Amino acid sequence: MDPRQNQIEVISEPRQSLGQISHLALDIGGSLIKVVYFSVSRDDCTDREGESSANDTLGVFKGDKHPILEGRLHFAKFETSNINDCLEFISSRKLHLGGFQHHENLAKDKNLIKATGGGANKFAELFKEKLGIDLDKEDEMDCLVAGATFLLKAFHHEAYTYMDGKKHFVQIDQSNLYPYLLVNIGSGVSMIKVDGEDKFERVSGTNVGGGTFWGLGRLLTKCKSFDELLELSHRGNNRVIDMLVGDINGGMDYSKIGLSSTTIASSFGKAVSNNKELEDYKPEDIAQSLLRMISYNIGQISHLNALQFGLKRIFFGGFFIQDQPHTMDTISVAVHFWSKGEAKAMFLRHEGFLGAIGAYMSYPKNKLAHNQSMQIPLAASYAADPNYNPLNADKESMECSVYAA
Ligand SMILES: Nc1ncnc2c1ncn2[C@@H]1O[C@H](COP(=O)(O)OP(=O)(O)O)[C@@H](O)[C@H]1O
Ligand SMILES: CC(C)(COP(=O)(O)O)[C@@H](O)C(=O)NCCC(=O)O
Repeated sequence: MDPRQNQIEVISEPRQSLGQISHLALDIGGSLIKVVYFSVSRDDCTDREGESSANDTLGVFKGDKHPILEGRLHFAKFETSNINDCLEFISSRKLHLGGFQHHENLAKDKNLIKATGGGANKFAELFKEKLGIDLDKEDEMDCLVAGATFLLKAFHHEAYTYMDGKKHFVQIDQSNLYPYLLVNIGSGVSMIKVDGEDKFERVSGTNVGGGTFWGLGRLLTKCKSFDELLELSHRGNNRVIDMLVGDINGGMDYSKIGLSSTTIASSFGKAVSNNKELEDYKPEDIAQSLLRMISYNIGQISHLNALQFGLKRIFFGGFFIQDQPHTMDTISVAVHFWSKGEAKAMFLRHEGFLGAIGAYMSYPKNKLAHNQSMQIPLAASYAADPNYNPLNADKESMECSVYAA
């Protein structure tokens, strides 16, 4: 059976046959399992005899710009409720064995895979039983911050603002990255004040997050999948259900307190006033109203936290965002409105993979890859293809070179 048949979405279908795999890492969340792995397309360490050996990693190449390895970082996700699809994906591609058919060292090596998210505890036994691997648990907040910091430092086109339907990529000055607020919108929401590489604090959170949108949305619209709910929300008109300032104010703005007539005064507010039942509303209108309600609320709480800690930049991650125009638009409007234009909402291209990338980055420096023939110095820096154009590129995988630190 094709292992991909049952997979809800593999956004990392390799464009070329997989080379040697190094370091698989997982983020097993309340809703989704995120998988990250690196496949090598060129391994200069082994090409350059005399210059490197299996135990020689950092500082091997004299030139500043010469990559040690070239390859691709791959990304895939699965619904946590379909964890068997994820196990099958890993097993069929031998990702836990470095992509090889036979793994001579399996017997003598403890096969440790870095994993984060609550599921790294919950499903540890299952991974052991089905794949013979031990999950080496990393703290979720550590991984989120490490993942975001890595992406913001390694890739020039990772962060963008979203306004009036347009993405504007933001060049992040590495020497001026901190402080920032990281808001991860997964099933629930975590807000983390990041002051430096290893200096951060989870300052707030809210239980009204992505799981709330999906859970309430499923009950209210009867839709069968998250993508269907999102698709519905695109076609909807929230004004049918939301009570706008203009509805209350005879069509006029409430200028004295800065509210336009089109501002939502009360999410779902019209549903109490016109004797309609649930079935009288279109599912698409409900979906859009719900999406705007939750996105706005998160944007507002994020702003309040940024304000409290004097932070001007807020980066949003987590799979709730999933590149969705209404979601990003609503969050951006909330942050812009409440901060009077002082703070900026920014989104990350690999928004849902922060934790998994952080787990990937947590393999110890110079640790041997599973096939024992290759090392990646994780203190090294990764860099994207210089020709990489974020507007053309997909999020399935990305060219990645590894340089000596
Ligand atoms: N295919 C999907 N199935 C379920 N939820 C999805 C899906 N795609 C996006 N989501 C949204 O992403 C959220 C989960 O985001 P994620 O960052 O993966 O968090 P977690 O780590 O809690 O699983 C869900 O609550 C939902 O809003
Ligand atoms: C418990 C969690 C860190 C788990 O992360 P998740 O799987 O939602 O990505 C997150 O759901 C959360 O921060 N919830 C909000 C809890 C609160 O602060 O009220």
